[in-house]
Amino acid sequence: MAFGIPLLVLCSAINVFSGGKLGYYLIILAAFLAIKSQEASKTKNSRLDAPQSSVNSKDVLNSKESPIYAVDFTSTTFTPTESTTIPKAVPLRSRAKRSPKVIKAAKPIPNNLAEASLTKSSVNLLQSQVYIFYTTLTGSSQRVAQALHTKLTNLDGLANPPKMLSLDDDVDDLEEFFLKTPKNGDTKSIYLLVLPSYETDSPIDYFLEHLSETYNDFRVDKYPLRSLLGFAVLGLGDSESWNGEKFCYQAKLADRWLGKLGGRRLFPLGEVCMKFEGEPKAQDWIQSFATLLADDEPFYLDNDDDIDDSDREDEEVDDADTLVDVEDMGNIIRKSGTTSIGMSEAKKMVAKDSPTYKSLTKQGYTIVGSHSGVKICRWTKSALRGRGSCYKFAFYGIKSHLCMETTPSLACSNKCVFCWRHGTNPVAKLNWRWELDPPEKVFEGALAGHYQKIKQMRGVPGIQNDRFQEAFQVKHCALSLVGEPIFYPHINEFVDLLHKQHISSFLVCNAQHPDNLAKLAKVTQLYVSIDAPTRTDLKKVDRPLNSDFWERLMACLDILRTTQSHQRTVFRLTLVKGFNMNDIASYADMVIQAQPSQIEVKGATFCGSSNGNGNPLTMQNIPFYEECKLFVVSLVEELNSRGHSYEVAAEHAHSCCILIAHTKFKINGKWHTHIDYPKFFQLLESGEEFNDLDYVKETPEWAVWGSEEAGFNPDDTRYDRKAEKLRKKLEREDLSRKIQASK
Ligand SMILES: Cc1cc2nc3c(=O)[nH]c(=O)nc-3n(C[C@H](O)[C@H](O)[C@H](O)COP(=O)(O)O)c2cc1C
Ligand code: SF4
Repeated sequence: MAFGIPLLVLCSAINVFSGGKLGYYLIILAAFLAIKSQEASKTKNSRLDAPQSSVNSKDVLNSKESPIYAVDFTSTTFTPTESTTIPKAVPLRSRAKRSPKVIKAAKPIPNNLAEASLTKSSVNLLQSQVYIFYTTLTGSSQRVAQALHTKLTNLDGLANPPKMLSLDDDVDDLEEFFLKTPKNGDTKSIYLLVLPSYETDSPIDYFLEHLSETYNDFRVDKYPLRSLLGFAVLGLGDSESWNGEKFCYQAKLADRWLGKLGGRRLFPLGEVCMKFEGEPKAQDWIQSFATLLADDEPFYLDNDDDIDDSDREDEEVDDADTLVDVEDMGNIIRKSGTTSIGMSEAKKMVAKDSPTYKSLTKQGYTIVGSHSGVKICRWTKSALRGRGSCYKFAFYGIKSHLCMETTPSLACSNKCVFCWRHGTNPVAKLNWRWELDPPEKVFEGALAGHYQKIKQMRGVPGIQNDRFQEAFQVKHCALSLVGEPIFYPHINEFVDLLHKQHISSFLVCNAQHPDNLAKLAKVTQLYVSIDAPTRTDLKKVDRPLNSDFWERLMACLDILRTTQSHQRTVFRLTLVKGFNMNDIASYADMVIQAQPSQIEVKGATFCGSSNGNGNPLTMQNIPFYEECKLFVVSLVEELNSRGHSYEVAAEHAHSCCILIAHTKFKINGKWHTHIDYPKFFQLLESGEEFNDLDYVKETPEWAVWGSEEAGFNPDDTRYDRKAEKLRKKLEREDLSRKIQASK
């Protein structure tokens, strides 16, 4: 066995000189032998070091003077001492052969301890930096986290004020805390987590998924949390409705994952039923934890309760057989006698009884199946009353009362600052992890939901009967509501169902899923949201979940220029003052990289206050139309100066929206940004290849940039809400005066 390392050196030499695969394979073999040899000698040494008559834990605990072992509590290695016996590893069988697992880190805690022992911390917990993380849907975890924060802030002797962070809004990248750990000089960190449990899909699923992914990712350190001083979890739940294993099950999972990732449990998991015990019980846990922080009692370590046996088997069985993945977690947890709710159970993305469902339906969304949504936008209502369509009518000829706005995936991989759904929106980085509805169900459900909402409009004053009748034959579908449509695994089949009914498809994606984008079939218009021109700004605006978000965006731009160049492609820019309006040159770089057919520039709209929904925007961040105009003119100048032919083509001042188009859409001096929809379906059904110029139509004069109407269709009636309100107020006052006079 001892020849592993010399053989490694020899093989490296063979590889360098031969340049062939032989040396490569030999290196792997030699490395394997070298590791085995080291492990064998380590085990042998520890057996030799262990004293012949070892004291068992009962003796230790029963004896008057506890033999307390001075163990550096922050050390990442452990040398067995007199109380230690080495257990025989019991190999676990995993379900299937897996790819080899690479372990980079030393084991952080004494996994080879069979019996309990006492260890003395050589670190003062009061010198640490405490982080209190929480996530909440209905506010109780935030309240409890706040109480914990207040308690620790007022704790005598705590060297650093504790920091309280929402996992949803304050932690943009979970890796910053749960793969790396904060660097505060010599100060070590303590993580406290206040977590509710939700049987339905919630952001906690995403957090737990991150922990399990980190643990199972062979490319990264397996025990990243060993650099913490420790952690503790306080779970909130409802033991009446979710009793037994389900009670606080996600806090239990978090507690276990943090331990598996190398964290040291400082305090037992708290489980509080908010229905019966409520905040006083949470206060008890907080009080006890605060007492512990100030207490230098030794720590009792009993490794029997650690479920992480997968590490031990590495030493005994074939590497390829040992990787325990998320699906196996459920079994392991079952074996360990705690909760049986594994993470593999596919949940509904938006279950009927979930807060997300309530929040979405309250906002007027109809939830279709378990992951899709449909909503009538205000422009559809406006068009039904003859008061004008949205900017898509001005730019592309879409009549708003014939348009259905829907999404087959309410989840997405960003937490954009201008999205109102923070805290409740389902999120996922890459994989679809929910129950999946078939495309037919989504399609029929979306149409049914849309028509139901249209029908409900029948009594609204001002509805024009002809438009009302027409509205029951949807002609366009905007796949842009919220969430990320290309995340839905059956998006192509869904789009096909639309096209079969001659419903045009306007699909907006967030440029975070290049693989899905590359596979997307023909759509009528393909949008990519460009929310910022640089890596730093994009991180600020979109708060993406993927750490390689910028590379993903760049890959999407390349795909637009290459694989998807047959599509009619559009950049969608949402301008947010103070976030993304400055760097015109970088926007130009992106346009040049992707070469989109057109660029839609829209001023952000204000969607709620900054305090309630995690949305940091205020009215100060909403640009005026004049500022948007200035932006597009500068962008066009920049592109032209670099030899790229784009011009400002159309505008819809009413919704602060402007269209820049490639000059190929200016045919014989006339803009052709509108779409010939019958032609699109004719070409699609012909099976021939076609591109963005093959189904264009002339843009009406009233929509062209600089026209007097500034994009407002002269056939519609302008409706000035403020003027109308004032008129009604004056009418009321007049009536009241008349009544007074007649008395
Ligand atoms: C839809 C829904 C599902 C829930 N599922 C569970 C569950 O599986 N286990 C549990 O112990 N509590 C469950 N609860 C109770 C919540 O965890 C509990 O009310 C908690 O205090 C909510 O915390 P928050 O206000 O911070 O969101 C559920 C509550 C709701 C509304
Ligand atoms: S991409 Fe859309 S749905 Fe997703 S967070 Fe951003 S704005 Fe919201």
